[in-house]
Amino acid sequence: GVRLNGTGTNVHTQVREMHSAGSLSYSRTFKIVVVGDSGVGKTSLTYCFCTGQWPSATQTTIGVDFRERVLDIDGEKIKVQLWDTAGQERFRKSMVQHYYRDAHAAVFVYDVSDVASFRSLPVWLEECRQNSLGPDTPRVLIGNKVDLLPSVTAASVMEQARHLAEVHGMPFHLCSARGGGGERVDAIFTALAVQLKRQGCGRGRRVAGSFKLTKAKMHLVHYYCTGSQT
Ligand SMILES: Nc1nc2c(ncn2[C@@H]2O[C@H](COP(=O)(O)OP(=O)(O)OP(=O)(O)O)[C@@H](O)[C@H]2O)c(=O)[nH]1
Repeated sequence: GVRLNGTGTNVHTQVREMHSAGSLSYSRTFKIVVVGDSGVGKTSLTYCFCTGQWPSATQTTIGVDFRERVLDIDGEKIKVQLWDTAGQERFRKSMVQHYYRDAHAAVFVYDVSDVASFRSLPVWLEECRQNSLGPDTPRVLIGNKVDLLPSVTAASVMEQARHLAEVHGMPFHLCSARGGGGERVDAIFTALAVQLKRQGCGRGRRVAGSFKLTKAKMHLVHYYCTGSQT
């Protein structure tokens, strides 16, 4: 097990990895949406957290994709479901409400080497707010691709990112979904799950996880979003 010192308090939470997640029962599901511009690394980060590996190659997300992992937090099995949403407008369209429905938390991602992806954050924050994921919802800001540092631009943007996170009352983390950054990525999402558990999220109402993306459904989603068959 991993001893995780949650949010800087002295509460020690026991987090254990559950193997063969598919056959295990779990008591609740946390739905976390991951948003940000196209190419910032949302797919890479969610893949990294859920599989413990780096994706060798990623493709632009069409519509929505989700990955999950079961964690044992203080003896309770919890399914952490990461909804990786398309950063490109043309692949989002009418899917938007589905991403956000019944979500417990939002993770905002920008690319530290791409100022434009940072400048887009207010738009993502606003989209979340309009879909009921406002200041009361646990939110996290991630500056991804720190392996591309150092760069002067990145440093000044980092200050602004810290400020933005503070204004919106969310933790700010730097990480990389490329080689060697796995523990950090793991810790960021695990800490968020621990926070959600502490807040008693996911009790009662079931997450609309019936929105299972089977392969057939993915084709349908692709068709809805692009108008073309895969
Ligand atoms: N150097 C570096 N490259 C990264 C990192 N994370 C992702 N990438 C690369 O950035 C590109 C885009 O990554 P994705 O994970 O597909 O980005 P995305 O945010 O899911 O993009 P959309 O699906 O279009 O919204 C890929 O070539 C990744 O290999 C990182 O931490 N460092």
